[in-house]
Amino acid sequence: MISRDQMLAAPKVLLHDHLDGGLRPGTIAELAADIGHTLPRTDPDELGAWFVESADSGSLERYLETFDHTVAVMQNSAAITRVASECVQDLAADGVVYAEIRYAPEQHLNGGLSLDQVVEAVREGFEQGEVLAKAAGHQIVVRQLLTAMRHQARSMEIAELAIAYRDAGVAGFDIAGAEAGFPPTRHLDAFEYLQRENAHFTIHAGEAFGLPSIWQAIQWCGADRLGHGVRIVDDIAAADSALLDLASVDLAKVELGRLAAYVRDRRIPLEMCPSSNLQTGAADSIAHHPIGLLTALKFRVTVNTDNRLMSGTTLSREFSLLAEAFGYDLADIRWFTINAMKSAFLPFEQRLALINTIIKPWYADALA
Ligand SMILES: O=c1[nH]cnc2c1ncn2[C@@H]1O[C@H](CO)[C@@H](O)[C@H]1O
Ligand SMILES: [Zn+2]
Repeated sequence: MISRDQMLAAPKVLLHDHLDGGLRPGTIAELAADIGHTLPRTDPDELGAWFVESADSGSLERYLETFDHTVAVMQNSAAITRVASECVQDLAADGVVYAEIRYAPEQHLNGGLSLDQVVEAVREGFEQGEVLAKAAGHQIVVRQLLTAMRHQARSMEIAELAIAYRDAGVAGFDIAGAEAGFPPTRHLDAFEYLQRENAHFTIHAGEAFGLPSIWQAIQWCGADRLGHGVRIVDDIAAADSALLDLASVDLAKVELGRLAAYVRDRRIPLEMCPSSNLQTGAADSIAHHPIGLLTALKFRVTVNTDNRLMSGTTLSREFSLLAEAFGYDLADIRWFTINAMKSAFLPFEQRLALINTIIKPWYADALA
């Protein structure tokens, strides 16, 4: 059993977390009051509960509607910088030592900001947050991922923005939003441009839609990682029974289809977000979440929060839920953490430094 304190202290790495899905409820209430935005609840506790309940809808489309309120209060530089700074401080307090935080710059232009100003505001907030976290005794490194909304048509522009800021805090690119009806190939020109620029990107795929979306993301678009990717289990024979009772499955006899085998062979990182998947209906319980089977089969699995506000969660909590459901111990948490650090869009020597100077020494100590 991992104690609560140990889970919190354990160095963790977060690759999939939305900036506009992680605001503090109290901050939303204050920022909304500043600009006269009407919220469904004004008391911060009630507001926090409202987000979790409303996101608990069983459909990705309805889950995404809750972002209207967070995005609405992030339309000026000061608000964006505050949210970004608090995000870093909250993650650092949860023991996260490296994080890639994503958001869609195109959704923050209603107050007259330019795309560049949005990225700059986030950058300032992240830098501020890193300094404040350090003063509170926590070391954390944070990078931005710029997301393009898959139902919109600005992906090329956002990809260019990611390249313009590649040496100024932006580590990569992503597409997000409703998946059904908006295949990643709609944005092929952006992905081809990024590949020509030797840049990194991930794609939300295999969350609300199945294998074709994952296949396109990898084989047409060239994604480095998969956002969620849970539906890869649809290409694994015996997955149904394995999800119901993992312990009774002979893993050596589980058969992978061509796509699942490719994903595992190529060590393509899966950014799994267990609690988020329960809310959107991509999985029906933590115990039946495909992460158990995929981990047992040694896919390159990472554990993430997706939207801490909408799921009322933290990375420590996600790990605790998994530890409870699958019996994971600290050595397993180390495995997930090193998987995530290896899969980060940070230059190789910086990834190695974090693994060798922070992650490995802490776990070696704790497991000794
Ligand atoms: O799990 C998810 N799947 C797809 N899109 C998402 C998810 N979580 C958040 N967003 C979308 O990404 C935008 C930028 O951060 C958010 O505004 C939300 O619309
Ligand atoms: Zn996401």
